[in-house]
Amino acid sequence: EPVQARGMDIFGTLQSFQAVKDPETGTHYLFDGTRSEGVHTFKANRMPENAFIILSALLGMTGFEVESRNNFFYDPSAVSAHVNAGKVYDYYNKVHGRDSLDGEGMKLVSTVHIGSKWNNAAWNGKQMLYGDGDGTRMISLSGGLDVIGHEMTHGVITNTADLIYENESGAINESIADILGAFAENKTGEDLWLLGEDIWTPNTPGDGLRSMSDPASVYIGGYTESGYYPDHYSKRYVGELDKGGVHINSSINNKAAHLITDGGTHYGVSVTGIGKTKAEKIFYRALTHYLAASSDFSQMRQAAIQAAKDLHPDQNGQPSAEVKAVIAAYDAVGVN
Ligand SMILES: O=C(NO)[C@]12CC[C@H](CC1)C2
Ligand SMILES: [Zn+2]
Repeated sequence: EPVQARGMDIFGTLQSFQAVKDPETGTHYLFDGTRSEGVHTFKANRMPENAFIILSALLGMTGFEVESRNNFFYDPSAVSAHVNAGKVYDYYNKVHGRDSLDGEGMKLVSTVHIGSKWNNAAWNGKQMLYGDGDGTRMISLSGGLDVIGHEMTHGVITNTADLIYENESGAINESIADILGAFAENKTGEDLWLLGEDIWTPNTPGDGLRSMSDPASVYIGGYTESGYYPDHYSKRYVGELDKGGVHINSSINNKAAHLITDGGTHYGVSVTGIGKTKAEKIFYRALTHYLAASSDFSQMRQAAIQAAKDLHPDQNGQPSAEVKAVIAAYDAVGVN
C-alpha cells in the first residue's frame, strides 16, 4: 500500500515522496501513485548503456526495484530521478493541462545508474534513462531538473509531432526538449537558459552543457567552423556527425526562444520579449498543433507564428506584439 517515504537526493537535500510497501517483505519501492498511472523509478544492472537502452526499448526491461531500509531510500540518484520526474509531470499537468507524456496519464518510468560513469541521459521511446556521470565532466544526471525535463519532453514529442531524430527535424526535436525542459525547471536569470548547470562540471560554477541565451559562448569542438554552438542559421552544421547536428543546430532555435522570451538585439535585429508564460504556451501549441515528423527550421518558424496568432490574435488588422516578437526572433537567427 502507499506510504510516505524519505530519502536524500544527490545534493544531500532530504526529500519526502510517496512510495509503496510490499506487504510480504515490508520493503518500500519507488512507486509514486499520486500522479496518474504513477511514477516508477528503477536502478540498472551493470549492463553497458547501449545494450540497456535497446533492451529496455525492445523488451520493456526496466532494471531492479530500488529498495529502502527502514523507510529510507539510500540511493540519491534514484531519489533525484523520482522527485524530479514528479515535478516535470506537475509542470505539464498544471501549465499545459497535459496528463503525462502521452496526454493519457501513462506511467513515468526512469532507470538510473545506466552504464558506467556515463556522461549522458536518454529517452528510448518508452522511458527515461540516466547516467551517473564520471564525476568531473558531469555528476548524476538525474540531479538536473532541466535534464529530466529535457528527456521527458522527448517523450512528449514522441507522442505528438514525433519529430524525426536527424538533421533539421532532429535539431528542432532537441531544441523543443531544451526549451520546455528549461521552462519546466523554471529558474530565473541566466540559469534559466543554461542546460544541465546543476550537474555539469561540479568544479566550475556558472557553466552548462549548452547556453540558450548565448549559444556561441559554449565550445563544442571541431563540428562547426568556429568550434562553438551556432547562434544563426547561416552558421549551422551541415555534416553527418551527431545525426546531422541534432545537438548542435538546436542552439539556433534555442536562441530564437530566448529572444522571444527575454528580448534582445541579435545580429542587428531587435526583439521585444513577451515573457516565459506566453513563450511556453506558444512552443507547446506549436509542438502539439502544427509541427510534424519532418518539420524543418522554416516550418518551426511558421508553426510558432501560427501558434502565436492563435493565442494572441491580430488587433484591427495588426499583428499582436507576441506575433511580432516571434517573427523578429526568427529573423534574428536567420530562419525564414
Ligand atoms: O541531449 C540530450 N539528451 O537527449 C542530453 C541533454 C542533457 C544530457 C546530455 C545531452 C542528455
Ligand atoms: Zn535530447
